[in-house]
Amino acid sequence: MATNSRFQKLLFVINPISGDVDKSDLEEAIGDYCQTHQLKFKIYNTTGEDDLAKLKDLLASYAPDAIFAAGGDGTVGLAARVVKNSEVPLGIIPMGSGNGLSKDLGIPQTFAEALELISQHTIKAIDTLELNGHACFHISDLGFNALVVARYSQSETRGPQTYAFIALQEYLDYDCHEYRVETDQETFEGAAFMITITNSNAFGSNVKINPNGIIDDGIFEICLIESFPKMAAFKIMYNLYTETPENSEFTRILSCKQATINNYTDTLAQIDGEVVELGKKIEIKQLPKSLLVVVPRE
Ligand SMILES: Nc1ncnc2c1ncn2[C@@H]1O[C@H](COP(=O)(O)OP(=O)(O)OP(=O)(O)O)[C@@H](O)[C@H]1O
Repeated sequence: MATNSRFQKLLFVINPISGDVDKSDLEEAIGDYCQTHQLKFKIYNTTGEDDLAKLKDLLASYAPDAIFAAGGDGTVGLAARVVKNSEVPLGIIPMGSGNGLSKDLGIPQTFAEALELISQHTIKAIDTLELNGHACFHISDLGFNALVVARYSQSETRGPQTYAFIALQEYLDYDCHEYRVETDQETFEGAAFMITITNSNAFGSNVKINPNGIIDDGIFEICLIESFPKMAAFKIMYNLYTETPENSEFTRILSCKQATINNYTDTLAQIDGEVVELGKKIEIKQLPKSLLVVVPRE
């Protein structure tokens, strides 16, 4: 289902540190846009402390027609948690290092074009996930990538080069962990390099881990990269970049509506770029059409 609507009152959530992107002109540009289009607006700058509770209060007291998040996937996830299961749609102004959800939703990656969605858009209801009660709006994973994200989040530098450098360092002596994945359709048990849980298609890096995923079909995917010989890494990466993960003998995609993952030796996970300890048993629940998003008209 998709609908159109005209916004009159907006709340912008800006993350001043996301993606190492200079945002000094952002507030002025938003002000100019809203003045030109005769829109009321408020800006909330995130601090990294207690933002969720403060934004929930603002949603109730200011009652915007939509919230636009200017930041990376973490900021988008924050704003999404504020409006999930409500009638208020979420817009995205991509300003992080990866911007994965915005890319999967077809949102323009330039500031000016993304802002234009305020006037020209469609509103779409998408499915979201919960992992042991933690909301996930784009991609979560266990195993190798979660470890890299954990190290990246502690790094003093940011950006794709830092991420790639950490990934290479960790890859050289990474040992796969053992998992049991039970879905409403099938079971996998064994060692995996990483397990990705998503409704969407691609990481912010454009690696298409789940090329056939549909974000509003009531089904999500568990993408397994099983334990593989180190020499197979380039072939797996090639298959992921060329949207043919099914051509690798080490990758497998389980489509389902519900799943439980027993995580025997590894408790680290990343959810939309944030590092979370989920424990040894992870219950994954899908919430169909639980988030309204502002997307380009087809
Ligand atoms: N004012 C602030 N100072 C320091 N940290 C902040 C501030 N505001 C938000 N944060 C932190 O920023 C993180 C979210 O960043 P976000 O994911 O939006 O950007 P990114 O990591 O650069 O981009 P991407 O997720 O696309 O790689 C959260 O961990 C949050 O706590």
